Amino acid sequence: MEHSLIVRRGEEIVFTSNEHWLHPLFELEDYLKGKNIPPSELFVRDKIAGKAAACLMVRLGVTRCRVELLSERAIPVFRAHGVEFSYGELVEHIQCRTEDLITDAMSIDDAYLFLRKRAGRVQGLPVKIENLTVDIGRKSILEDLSLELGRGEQLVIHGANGTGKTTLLRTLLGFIQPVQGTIRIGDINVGSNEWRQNRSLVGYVHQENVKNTFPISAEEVAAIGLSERKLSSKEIAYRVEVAMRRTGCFHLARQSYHSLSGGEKQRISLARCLCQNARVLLFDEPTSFLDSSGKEDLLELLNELSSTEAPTMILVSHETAWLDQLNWPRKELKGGRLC
Ligand SMILES: Nc1ncnc2c1ncn2[C@@H]1O[C@H](COP(=O)(O)OP(=O)(O)OP(=O)(O)O)[C@@H](O)[C@H]1O
Repeated sequence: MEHSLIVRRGEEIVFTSNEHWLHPLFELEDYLKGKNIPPSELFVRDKIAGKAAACLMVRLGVTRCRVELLSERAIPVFRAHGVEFSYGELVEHIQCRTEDLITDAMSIDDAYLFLRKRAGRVQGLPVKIENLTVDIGRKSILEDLSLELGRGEQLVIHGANGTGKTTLLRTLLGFIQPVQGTIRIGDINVGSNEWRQNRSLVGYVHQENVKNTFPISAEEVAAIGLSERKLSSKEIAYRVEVAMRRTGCFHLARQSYHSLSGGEKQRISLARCLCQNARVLLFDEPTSFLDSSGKEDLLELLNELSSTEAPTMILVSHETAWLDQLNWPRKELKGGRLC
């Protein structure tokens, strides 16, 4: 078999790939997008497949396949989802760490999202903070703080008032210069020249307390992150509308931004981050002005974002009951460090 993946529809070869690991299956997913081909009409020949590849094939809707080197761990996945399969050689385990990381507790959708993150096929960028120390005036706020988040991971940071949560977010945005330590977003060092040219990679949904009377409409605020890009006015209008509809504030588009309530401004702030396609999203008390239905909408949107574009997200909040529903991993900021 000369290709790593060959896909037939009847007698016709419709797709081939020479990539390795799970990439051929992700390429197949891209190929099928926008094409009107029912995956059940496809016959997939894969060189090597383990549990991870089996989960991906199921997610793609593949119903028939042949695998030259098949891991025994793939078989229960195929059987549970009615995939007809044959193989050349069966082995107990293939040399792929990913296979060990797909647990039985994961649904196919969970496994799919996990594999997309591992393959770098999500919007989120990794965030790496090393030995960060930040002083404000003479006061030490963050001390030797380190944190690592993978692509598309989420984290809630909580802690008592004044422990430095906002300071940490503002340092991540490059607004505060640390005394010591580094922050990397993807391959870029925060504070570098390259960073200055790519600021829109990070979106900030902040506590809305700006008292400003500069005349500006809600839709103009939502479009702020697009100003440095060479986009047509049609493209800008489209992106703004999609983002404002997603955050439930499109009906406010033409209103003066400063006439809006705190909760409405928070929705617009989030729309601004979605418009700019931020790959890391920072939320500072995003529910502080939202009523109960606003909080529910935000929860739904964050869950949707986690399972679709999957930006990397860090959220600061005190809202315990709401955070319980959000169910993201948590760390406490205490004594200048995360624990
Ligand atoms: N511009 C500033 N000038 C002086 N002190 C500041 C400034 N900004 C923040 N601080 C101080 O730094 C400390 C950390 O503030 P920060 O706003 O980061 O805390 P926080 O954990 O976000 O608090 P909260 O939960 O109340 O929002 C506080 O003691 C605060 O008073």
